[in-house]
Amino acid sequence: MSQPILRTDDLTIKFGGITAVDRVSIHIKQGQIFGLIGPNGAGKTTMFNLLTGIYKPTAGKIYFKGKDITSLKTHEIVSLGISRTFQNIRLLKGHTVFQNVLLATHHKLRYSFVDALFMLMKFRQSEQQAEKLVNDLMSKYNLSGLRDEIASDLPQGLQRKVEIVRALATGAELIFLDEPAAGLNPAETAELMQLIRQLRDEGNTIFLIEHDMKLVKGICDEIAVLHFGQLLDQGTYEKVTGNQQVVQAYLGRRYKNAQS
Ligand SMILES: Nc1ncnc2c1ncn2[C@@H]1O[C@H](COP(=O)(O)OP(=O)(O)OP(=O)(O)O)[C@@H](O)[C@H]1O
Repeated sequence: MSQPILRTDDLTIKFGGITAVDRVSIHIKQGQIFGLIGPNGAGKTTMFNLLTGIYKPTAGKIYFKGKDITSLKTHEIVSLGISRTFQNIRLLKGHTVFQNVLLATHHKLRYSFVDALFMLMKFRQSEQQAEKLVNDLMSKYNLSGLRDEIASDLPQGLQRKVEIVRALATGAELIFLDEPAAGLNPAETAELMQLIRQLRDEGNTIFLIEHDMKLVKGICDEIAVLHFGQLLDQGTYEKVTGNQQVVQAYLGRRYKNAQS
């Protein structure tokens, strides 16, 4: 088996008396769409917050391409090639689609404050490169026609897409999506599934949290199930949904809905 792009070893975080993530060891292969499921409060978003450096674990390790990233800061993790979207869409209000995506490139720009102050050549070149990258991404993902629209005025499905393209603009190859289908109608969800498959086919790795089991069944290569912070199972949809513990803890009605 190829080396996992992301691996956690006994990852744990405690908040006072609550162990929100409890000795979780998962591995995600390069080029997979990997789903994280589980009941409300199971620790899914906390996992993302640990993996992106927002929280520091109480114990355990995180490896990205074999490198220990456990104690890195968020901006260091982003610069290695990991980016995310949030449960509630976080676009800059009052700013255009172009401006929102451009913002994500700023950690890559190579100029100092003094360069910027005097509009030196280096500064102008970096800005031009960033603008080209954003224009190319918008064209690739069919957002060019919306370039100058106010992003937060767009329908939910398009706002999600802008957020995902913004995550790509950081140069990420591993993208975390926290409940990407939340608030989307069925047509928007179908488009989202297509986009996520496209990202995978282009060589990216996707790690997503989702309650929509039709989406999970439709696109995930592998799934991990969390329950009270603990990993109940990891494997294919068929394997995980055949696990009685998983069915009792979480799936029940959701599983039946995904079959229909
Ligand atoms: N900063 C924090 N301080 C204290 N407790 C926290 C903190 N962050 C998360 N928790 C607790 O950790 C547990 C897991 O929460 P988390 O938001 O990760 O669950 P989740 O699986 O993402 O749920 P949902 O599906 O509802 O989004 C909850 O009991 C939550 O209250």
